[in-house]
Amino acid sequence: MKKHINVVAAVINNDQNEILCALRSSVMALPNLWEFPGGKIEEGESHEIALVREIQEELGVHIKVGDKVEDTYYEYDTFTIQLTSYLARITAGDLKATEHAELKWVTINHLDELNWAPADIPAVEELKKLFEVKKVL
Ligand SMILES: Nc1nc2c([nH]c(=O)n2[C@H]2C[C@H](O)[C@@H](COP(=O)(O)OP(=O)(O)OP(=O)(O)O)O2)c(=O)[nH]1
Repeated sequence: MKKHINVVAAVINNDQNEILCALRSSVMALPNLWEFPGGKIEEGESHEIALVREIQEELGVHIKVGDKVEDTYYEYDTFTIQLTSYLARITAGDLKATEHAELKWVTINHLDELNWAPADIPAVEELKKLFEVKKVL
């Protein structure tokens, strides 16, 4: 049976209506694909605690976690994933890519141009809908 992982991801947005997108490096699993930064939930952690911890580790900033964007199950060749994404805002610190190859602020209408990890596609689609309905991002 394939290994299953539970992952949380942050859709970090800013005052310029942009979303922070992160490029997985060539040495990471799913290399050279774009994702929303985050990582695996550890034993006993809530989604919020896990996400705050992962973003601090990966990007060196503190975030405030907001509404859920999407909850997606996806089967990769070698593992399965439950990926839950949340809106988030940076509340402290300076962004630094400690693990990713690149970080980029992207407006909603340009999200489609990135080569996303397959499990992230439903979140990207949901964001486009959210943006049209609420005009919040
Ligand atoms: N962080 C993140 N991972 C994603 C996304 N979409 C997606 O398929 N994944 C996959 C890639 C990885 O196989 C897995 C997350 O692993 P990771 O390596 O980022 O998490 P981690 O920091 O907890 O890992 P570890 O090196 O500590 O074991 O989920 C996404 O949007 N964000």
